[in-house]
Amino acid sequence: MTTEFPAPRLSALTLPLSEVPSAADFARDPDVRRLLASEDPATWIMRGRGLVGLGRAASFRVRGGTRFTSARVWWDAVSQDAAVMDRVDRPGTGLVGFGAFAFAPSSTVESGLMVPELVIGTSDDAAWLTLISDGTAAPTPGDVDAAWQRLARLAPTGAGGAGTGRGAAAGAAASSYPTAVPGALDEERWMAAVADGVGMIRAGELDKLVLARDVVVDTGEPIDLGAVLGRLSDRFATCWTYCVRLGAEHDAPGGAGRLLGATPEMLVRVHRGTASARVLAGTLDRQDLPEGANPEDFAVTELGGSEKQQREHRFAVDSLIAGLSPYADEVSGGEHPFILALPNVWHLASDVTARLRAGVDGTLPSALELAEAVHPTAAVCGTPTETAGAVIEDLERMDRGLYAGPVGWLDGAGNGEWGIALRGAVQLDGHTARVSAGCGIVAESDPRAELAETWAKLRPMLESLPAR
Ligand SMILES: C=C(O[C@H]1C=CC=C(C(=O)O)[C@@H]1O)C(=O)O
Repeated sequence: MTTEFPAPRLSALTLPLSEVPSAADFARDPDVRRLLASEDPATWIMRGRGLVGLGRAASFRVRGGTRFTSARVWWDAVSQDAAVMDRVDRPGTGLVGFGAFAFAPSSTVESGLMVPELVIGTSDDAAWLTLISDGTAAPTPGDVDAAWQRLARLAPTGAGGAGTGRGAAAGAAASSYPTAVPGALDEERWMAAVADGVGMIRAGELDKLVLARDVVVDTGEPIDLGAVLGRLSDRFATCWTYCVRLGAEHDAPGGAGRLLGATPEMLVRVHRGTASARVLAGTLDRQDLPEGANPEDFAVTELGGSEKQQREHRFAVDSLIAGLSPYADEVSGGEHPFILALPNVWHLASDVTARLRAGVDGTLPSALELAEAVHPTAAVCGTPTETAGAVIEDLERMDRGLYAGPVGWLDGAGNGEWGIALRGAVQLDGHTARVSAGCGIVAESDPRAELAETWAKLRPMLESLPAR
């Protein structure tokens, strides 16, 4: 089912930031985290670089098994019809959309794309503004300036808060976190589901399964989105802080709500014909570090040295490579996982790169096409994929919605970055959020240890929400 169709006619103008007079203050410190106090931002941020979208020029929402294809058809039509003047010309300039896709084809939750009115982009060596308007009248530099003045709310530099000037509350994790009420399954029933999954794996029905659970948090006060995103992006510097709202402000259930979080896992990125991914599977909770032990040594021994964790990781890498290979001349990486240290956990990680091959029509696959091709990897589903998907539906007893689906951005040239929506939440209303986390299950998995691991993965989001 599709809403908000057909594709609108859009016009876009991208200018270097230096050419927008009213953005001069931002240009002195072009850290996109300073924009998080703006109303309803769409974000894709790592270390203060990335994309922030403000306002809304167009959106597309869809449900079901054809959600990716429908979104691609819509996006192709929008980008082909758009009148684009791009003075910067790099991934993330010109026409840009943000999007999120439900984990499962059976989900009743909407997937889709949204096109902001103003996109602010920064990379290590460039900064730009793109104004996107509905209609054929080409935006002028004066329109970009006016849109910045209307939409951007800039936190001052040097007012505290991890150097990004959003005030002390933004930088620090909340000292305590709000009460989390079990969602679909309480802890005992979820552990029983894990035990069932282990039984099926031991019986040879499948090799690996990722089982997730959800908790619902009522913060008791309005969620300050800018502060939450600020905490996430400051604390999880090596993760991508994402935020996207596809539908109306608070339209759950059935609507998508607002999806936000900080994911360490890159499903697939395409920049100018090269695809890359960061595959994660295998986890160690930092709270398990014995007193006096060296953290790096502990991670290397417990994670790197564990046959169980390595195998769990290998399934995820293999599934990514299998999904990517038909689109690539060459795929490299993934032979020697490394340890990724995050503030809450260590992960086994593999970076994979692919040189993309043109299809029969002579064009390279787009980031969204590849996201569809590789989703769901065994980092969030299992092996074999279809069996695991069916077992997940059976055992989890919940609709994952946007959790563990692709989230990210795309441009009109086929570039884009799609992370996996992990370590995040769906904001259900002004003060309530649904937070989900899951674990890879193999034959040796212990339900109680897996439950503890879900808490380690829930913590980043819970600690970033205001406590009652
Ligand atoms: C499914 C999640 O994590 C995945 C990513 C990294 C490590 C994982 C693990 O060790 O089980 C999971 O595969 C989650 O955070 O909800």
